[in-house]
Amino acid sequence: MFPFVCRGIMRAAIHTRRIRGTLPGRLLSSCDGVPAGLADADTIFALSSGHGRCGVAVVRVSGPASATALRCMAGLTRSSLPPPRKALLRCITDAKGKEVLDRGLVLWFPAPHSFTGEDSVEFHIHGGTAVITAVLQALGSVPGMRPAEAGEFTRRAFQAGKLGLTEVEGLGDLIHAETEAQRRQALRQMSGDLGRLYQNWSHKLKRCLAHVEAFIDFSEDELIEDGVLNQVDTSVCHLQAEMERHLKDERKGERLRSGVQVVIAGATNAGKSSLLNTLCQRPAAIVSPMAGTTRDIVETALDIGGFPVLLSDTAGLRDSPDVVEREGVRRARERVEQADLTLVVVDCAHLLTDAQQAVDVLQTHLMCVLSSQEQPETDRCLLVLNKSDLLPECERQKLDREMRRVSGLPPVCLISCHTNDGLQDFLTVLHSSVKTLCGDPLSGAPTLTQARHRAHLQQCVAALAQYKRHRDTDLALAAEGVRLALTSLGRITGRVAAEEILDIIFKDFCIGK
Ligand SMILES: Nc1nc2c(ncn2[C@@H]2O[C@H](COP(=O)(O)OP(=O)(O)OP(=O)(O)O)[C@@H](O)[C@H]2O)c(=O)[nH]1
Ligand SMILES: [K+]
Ligand SMILES: [Mg+2]
Repeated sequence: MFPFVCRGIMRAAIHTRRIRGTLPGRLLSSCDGVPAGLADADTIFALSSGHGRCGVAVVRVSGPASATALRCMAGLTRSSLPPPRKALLRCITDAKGKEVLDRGLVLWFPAPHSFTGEDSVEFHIHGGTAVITAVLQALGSVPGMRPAEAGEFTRRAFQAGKLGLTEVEGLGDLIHAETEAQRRQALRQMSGDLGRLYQNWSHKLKRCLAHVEAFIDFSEDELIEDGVLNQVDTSVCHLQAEMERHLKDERKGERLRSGVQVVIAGATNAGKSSLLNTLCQRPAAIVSPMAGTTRDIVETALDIGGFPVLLSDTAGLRDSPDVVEREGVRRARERVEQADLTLVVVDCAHLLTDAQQAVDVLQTHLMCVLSSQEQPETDRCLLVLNKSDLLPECERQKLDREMRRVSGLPPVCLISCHTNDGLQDFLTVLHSSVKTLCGDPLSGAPTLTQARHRAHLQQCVAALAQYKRHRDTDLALAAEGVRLALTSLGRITGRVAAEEILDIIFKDFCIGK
């Protein structure tokens, strides 16, 4: 319920203000509007399927000349346009209808029921280079047609209001998704979950703003109920708390989107490069008995149970007179500093003492590696005891037993990169750590997935603090805080169009999308 004295007065108030062009005008221009930019008069076309030879290629057309192109190239008269969204097998010709280029499917999507909201056509043709080139050339010869730029189809869909900006980003992420969990997160964002969350906050903020504005204008005439501002206070407090909770996500969504940074570190010759090679199942890094073999960072991308991991092998940590090796060690420490998860590799031959001494040795290794971090995070690392094959069986079992019992250490895994002994258990532990770092993309509230979202949301929270700061001293400034908060939210969903943001987002798409 809008807590005004009389609904009639409220309507009158909004009406007079509309004429004065203040409240609703401001709201509409900054937060409510359809995304800026009108549909382009050009008709665009592009190969939308992947490049290179393939079974079927899809060429997409969007814009006012789509029907003309379809008629010319599929031998159709005006009355015989195919039924909407139904595939029709046709001979596909050049634009003059003289030479047959291929035989394939054509689909007609009349506006507004298409991806872009414009008249659109798809040609499903054979995926040979010559066929594709000929069809694209024929389309280029139809008046009013030009090749699409990267992301232009999606940009048109956005401009037609078919997708919000977070959905557009979700679509981009879906195209780039390499693992199962990334696909799930992207699909959820594309379906609008995240956008709806922000829209919902926007609606609540708009109500707050309307109330504050009305209070500023009409409270002196005693047309507004007492308590209107108190309600705004409560809403702002709730929203701020909700946003802060949403921001306190330990970057899980962003991490899942870009990959978990897992760094292998430890003393020289512990078998770090061997571990990298074992995990990626190819000789990516040089392995040798010479201490100080690795200097450069060796990176490889892995799919660990559906989660994306960027695994880095680093130089063994030791003091060295060699300048090149010292640079390698510096880089290794830098990587550990940035790591989401560190695998501290230790040669288990160093642990052949009693259990307490083994724990002490492990603590030393751990501290040596994690000293690179500003605040050493033992919960962000795993201890990997390598070369278990070199231990006599009874020693191996004893060490394994002892390590399962010790407390105060990160999870310990005993493995052999030579025999792969213990590898499955290690992978299970690694998977569980990576999963914790990324969270479950489908459960709970949707998570933000980009630094861009975070930055705008932080601005939004700061703007709400401005409301609180000025609430009792200067209501106009307080209202400005709510308005700024709305603008920041609008930047995330694309309701407030900032061309430079749009350019960056759409350039991430490929041509044809
Ligand atoms: N027996 C045995 N030897 C191993 C195992 N893993 C690695 N090695 C050997 O240990 C030596 C060092 O291995 P690397 O993988 O090069 O060790 P690293 O930690 O990358 O060494 P640096 O790059 O020099 O710091 C090589 O001779 C490997 O063959 C293992 O599980 N068992
Ligand atoms: K080595
Ligand atoms: Mg190495």
